[in-house]
This record gives sequence, C-alpha cells and structure tokens, in this order.
Amino acid sequence: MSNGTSLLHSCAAHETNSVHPIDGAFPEFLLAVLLALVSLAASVWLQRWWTKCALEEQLPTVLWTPRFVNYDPREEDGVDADQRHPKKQKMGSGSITNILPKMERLGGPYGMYATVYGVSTKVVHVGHPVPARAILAGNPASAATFAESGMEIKLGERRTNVVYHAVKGAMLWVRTPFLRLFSSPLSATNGRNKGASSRNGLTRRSSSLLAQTTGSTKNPAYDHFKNFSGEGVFTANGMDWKSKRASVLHCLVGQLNDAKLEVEVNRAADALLEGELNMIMQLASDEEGGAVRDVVPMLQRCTIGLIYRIITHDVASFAPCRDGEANGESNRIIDTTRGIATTSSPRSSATSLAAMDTSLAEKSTELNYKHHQTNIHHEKKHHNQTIESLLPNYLRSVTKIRMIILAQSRSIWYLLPRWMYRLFSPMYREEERTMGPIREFAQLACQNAREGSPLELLSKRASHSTKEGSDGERGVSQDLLDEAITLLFAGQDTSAATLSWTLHLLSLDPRRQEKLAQEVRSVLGDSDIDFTRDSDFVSKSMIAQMPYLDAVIKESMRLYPVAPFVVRKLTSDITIPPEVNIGNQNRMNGATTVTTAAGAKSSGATTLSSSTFACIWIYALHRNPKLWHSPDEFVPERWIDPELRKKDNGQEEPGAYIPFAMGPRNCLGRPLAQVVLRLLLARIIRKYIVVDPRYETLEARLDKNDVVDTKCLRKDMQAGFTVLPSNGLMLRFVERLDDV
Ligand code: HEM
Repeated sequence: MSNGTSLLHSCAAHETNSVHPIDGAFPEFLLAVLLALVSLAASVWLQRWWTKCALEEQLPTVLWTPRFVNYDPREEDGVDADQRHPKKQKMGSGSITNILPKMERLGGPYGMYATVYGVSTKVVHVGHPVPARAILAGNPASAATFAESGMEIKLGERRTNVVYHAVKGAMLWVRTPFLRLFSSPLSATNGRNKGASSRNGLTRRSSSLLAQTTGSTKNPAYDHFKNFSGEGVFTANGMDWKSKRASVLHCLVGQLNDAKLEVEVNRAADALLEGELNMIMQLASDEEGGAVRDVVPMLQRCTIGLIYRIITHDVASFAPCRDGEANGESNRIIDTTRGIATTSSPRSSATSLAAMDTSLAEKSTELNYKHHQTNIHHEKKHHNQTIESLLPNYLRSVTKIRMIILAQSRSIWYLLPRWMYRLFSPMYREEERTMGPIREFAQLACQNAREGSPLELLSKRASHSTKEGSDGERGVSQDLLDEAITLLFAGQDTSAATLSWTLHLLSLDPRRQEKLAQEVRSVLGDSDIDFTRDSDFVSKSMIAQMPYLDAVIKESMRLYPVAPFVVRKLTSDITIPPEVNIGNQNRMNGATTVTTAAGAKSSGATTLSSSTFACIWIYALHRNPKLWHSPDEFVPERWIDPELRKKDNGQEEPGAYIPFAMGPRNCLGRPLAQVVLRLLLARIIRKYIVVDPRYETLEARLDKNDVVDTKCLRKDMQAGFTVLPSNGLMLRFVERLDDV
C-alpha cells in the first residue's frame, strides 16, 4: 500500500517537473485514430453509395440499415411479442406481408427492386414469374428468342445520378487502356454489351454444374444454415450436392412405394386422431365449450413420427398411442387422464395397428395383425425411453432454430466473418444450445435405422459415408448425421406448417369445410367394415378421386407457402426480357409493348449482374394481383372451375405458383409431401369439424344475413425460415355426428 502511494507521489512529482514523452503525441494519436475511423466510415459510405448508384441503373434501390438483431426467446413462448414490446418489430413477418406493396410502390420492371445489404452486397427482390424462373431454372429458351429477335438490349428504367456517371466515366477513361493491354478477349466483359452474359458465363465458370445450367447457386446464401444442417443435401453445393441429391432421391423417394407410404401416413393419422385428439376429446367433456387446443404441436408430433418412421423403418418408437403410451407433451395430457378408459372402438384399435405393418399391408390376415401388434409393444418397451425423453426437446429446438437462423440472416452478424459471430454473438451460444437436442435426435435416428431403410441405405453410399465426424466411433458419419437432420426437419416442419395453415383457413370458412367433408365422405363412404382393413384407412387411389381436397391444399399453399422466399446467388449475368402486359392472352414473354409495374411505357431489358443475390418471394408471386384474381381470398374453386381458372394468369404461367420452388434445387420431398398432406387432411376432416372459437364469437355478434369477413381473424405469421401461425393455432375439434 505504502509502496503504491509513494509510486503515485513520485509519478506526480515527475509529471510536474518534466514533460512526459507521450504528452505531446497523445492528441495527435487520438486525432490519427479519429481520422482513420472517419475515413473508414467514409469509405464504407462511399462504397454503399457507389453500389446503390450502380444498381439504380437497373432497378429502384434501397439501402439496408445495419442492425444487431438478436434472437429473442420471448417470441416463442406463445405470448404476443407486440403486446410485451409494443415498439419491437416482429421478426420477419412484416417484411413478408409488406413485400408486394413495397414492390408496387418502388415500381421497378417486373416489380423488382434492389437492396444494398451491408457494404456492397446486392440483393434483388423478385415477385414475378419471368425473372423468378430465369433465376431458379435458367431460361435459355427465352434468352435465345430474345437474342434472335435482334431486339436491342437496353437498360430498364434508368435513374440517372450525375455525380456517379461523372466519376464512373473518369475511372473508365483512366482504366480502359490498361484493361485493353492486360485482358484477353474472353475476359473483356461489359454487362451492358449484347452477348455479355454468355461471355461472363464462360469466364466465371464455377465448378458447380448447377451454376452452369441455371446461372445461379445457393452458395453462399445458405451458409448460415450450415451449423444446423451441415453439408446435407439442402446446404451442399456443386458436385457434392449433385451426388447427395441423387443418393437421397434413390434411397428415399425411389424406395417409397405407394403401399408403404399409405400405411405410414395412416399410422401417423391414427396417432393423431385415435391417440392425441381422442384423449383431448375425453378431457374436453368436462370443459366448457369443448376442447380448444393448439394444433401446431400436435401436427408437429404427428409429422415427426411419420418422417422418422419413413427414413428409419423403426416402427416401434412412434407407434400410435391409444393406451396411454404417448410421447413427450402428450404424456402430460395422458397423465391427467389416467383412469379414463379410451373410447376407440375395438375395430379401430385392432385393425389400425395392424394396417400399419408394411409387409402386412399386402397380406392382411387376422393372425398376422395380432402377431405384429405384439411385436410393436415389445419394441416400444425397448425404444420408448430414449425417444420419449428426446422428442419434446427436439421439437422445441427445431421450432426455435427456425427463428435463430432467420434472425442471423437479418443481422449484421451475417455480414461479418463467421469467427466473429462465433466469438462475440450471444446468438451463436443460443444456437449451439439449441442444436444439442437436434443432433442427439438425429443421432438416434441413424442408430435406429433398420436394414433397407433410407438412412441405412444412405450410410452405404459413397456420397454419405466419406466424412467421419465426432460420432464416427458410434458408427455414424458426419455426412449421414447432417442428412438425417435435414430430412427430419424438412419432412416434419413443412408438412405440419402447411396443415396448420390449411386447418386455419378451413376453420374460418365452415361452408367450404363442409363441402370438403362431403367430398371426403362420399369417396370413403360409410365403408363396409372390412375385418382385415380399418375403415378409416385412406389410400392414394381414394384421394385421387377428391378434386376439392386437392384444390384446398393447393389454395392453402398459395396463400401460405411455408417457405415464403428462397435465395440464390447469380453466377452469370441474367438478362430478363422487357416486361409485357399481362392480359388475358397471357403473354408474359417476347411481346413488343412493354409496361412497367408502375404502368409507364419502357422498352428495356433488365440485366441482373453476376454475384448479385436474388430473393425470390414465393409469397409475393402467389398473391400478385396481376396473376391471381381475389389474390388474398381463400377460393379453392379457382383450381377446379374452368371460368375461375381463366381469370388466373398464374395457373398457366410457369413460375407463378411455386410452393416447392422450381429448377434443379426444387423440393426433393415433393412427391412425398403431396401424398402426406392430402391423406392427413382427408383423415382429419372426415372425423372432425374444426372450429375457430374466434369465428364463432364474431358470427354470434353479427346479423344472420351478414357475411362474415374473416380476414381480420387471419393469423399473423411467425416468421422463421419457414412460417407458422403466430402464437399457435387454437382450434376446437367437434366429432362429426354421423361417425359416432
Ligand atoms: C409441404 C411440404 C413441403 C414444402 C412446401 C417444401 C418446400 C420446399 C422448398 C420451397 C424448397 C426450396 C428451398 C430453397 O431453395 O431454399 C425445398 C427444398 C427441399 N425440400 Fe422441401 N418442402 C416440403 C416437404 C418436404 C419433404 C417432406 C421433404 C423430405 C423428406 C423435403 C425435403 C427437401 C429437401 C431435401 C430440399 C433441398 C433440395 C435441394 O437443395 O436440392 N421437403 N422444399
């Protein structure tokens, strides 16, 4: 202590007596730091301004305001974040619903506009089928026609900036002689020259075949997914992606015959209807107003069981729970109902379980059913412990990771080097915590995969057995684990979300719901009860006879595409022909009269330059009033009625309706999802009337002759990289009387 004091004193004395060497330099040092900071800020500002000006040559451009968005766990707990934090902007949903008005307001060609993201990242926002298909699928045909027509390629609506052009001109003047000296004819590209795009294509050839064929790639726009799905088919690139996609198609989609799929989906429907909902109905007998429950988690449990069984063939772990053996969350319900006898009829409990067995689906004899049922119960004892403990955490985690990944992509962390995000961002720590249960669950799926199942088949393929990960000693390669995470998520989340939105729309439209129920029941009939097959069983051939069911699913996916946008990076310049009037003649390409979105005449093409990112807004495409009549209305009839069909340009135009995206990186699980959605919906609607209590309240307030406008009851979207109804979806299930 005394030593310290004397040291201080001596320092003070020294300071009074002599000039410290740093004294004079200190303000200069500060000044230098300040200058450096100012020049850094100025160069960033200049760079952003420069990029904006360059983009504005082609499209209206806005500057993205950087911010540190962090994931807020309060958004997931079912309490409306708006109510708690009135000033807080909801994550993502506003930017989805406002996209069309924004495109309209900015009025670029095809409604496109651009954003300068970060310092110089260019993002083009697309909500029109012509640019959308050019970017996603490549559009060589239209490009060729365009070139052959000899039409002069001019710029689109040009916003002139005098200073920008003066500086650019001066720079070109200085640079051109040097460029001529040092560049080869192939690399001398100028985006504005006719044919430039093909030359760019040659010089910037990427190793990715996809990039060559479509002029766009997912890389690096999806890199922030990699902590989640690693190098699975969703995030992989180039040749790695190509071989992985071929393998997954072969082992999953190729192996799935109709009989297997029907059996598995009916098994999942049993778990939902005879298991969970049955329990809820019993509980609700004491509840005033019947059983009002959040259907989203129920559907998630149903679809995770389904995809898990499909990829592992492990039928024991998620077998329907009619006797109080439910997993996870549903256990809570069941615990409280111990002592209440199940009401499932002997017919359904004996035959539904039986109908689940793949091999027995073909043979179907009573003896085999009983044998199989015993097997299921035996295997359940073995597996349930682990699955039961992991499932609730897994579902919570995947719901959360959807939001974390979106928050990341909207935050400044996305633009900074990955190591910075890992080191400094609290979001990364949250992400890692969340990934724990997801990895564990996928690990278990890989270990439980039976012989001949898609995961087991994948494990033998070179595409999925190269990279040994940390779990190598447990016999699971990192590649396989990544794929399991990808497939479990893609198979579960999207189907559950789409069904949730469909039930939401039907609950707000009882008339159409009844129409659907009638169709389903007329096809399924009161079915002569067959001892060997459950009368609830719905097959693919049955749903083929239900056009209204098909229309309802299509319409729900139009209004609520669960992947509201996809992103690509352009690998070569893409020139989009001038916009034409979209009239009844439905010519979107190649006509001579050109109308911009704002209505002004123009005769220019638009060239989106290589390395630009393109955000294809599926949500905007599906609600574009130029493509759909009554775009915000739920009108399933539009898909059936020839008169209504004529009013929708979107039904004929490739790229206008793309809930599964399009091009080489379209949804790989589409054939699976198409069947799953229809079968599950048919089963639900056949048994239950779904009622939104808010609709009832609104209807009760109105006069009998009033038309109930349900738009105000539509749920907001909880935006993750897939969208779910915000704060859950509370519905009441009422058993259809004639089924009792
Ligand atoms: C309603 C159901 C579904 C919808 C709406 C849907 C939608 C989509 C969309 C829009 C994409 C493109 C994503 C992008 O480029 O960013 C996609 C990709 C993908 N989907 Fe689906 N999907 C559904 C169901 C499924 C199912 C059941 C599976 C598999 C089990 C699946 C597996 C995949 C995979 C692996 C990809 C990535 C393909 C690639 O990059 O090559 N999806 N899906």
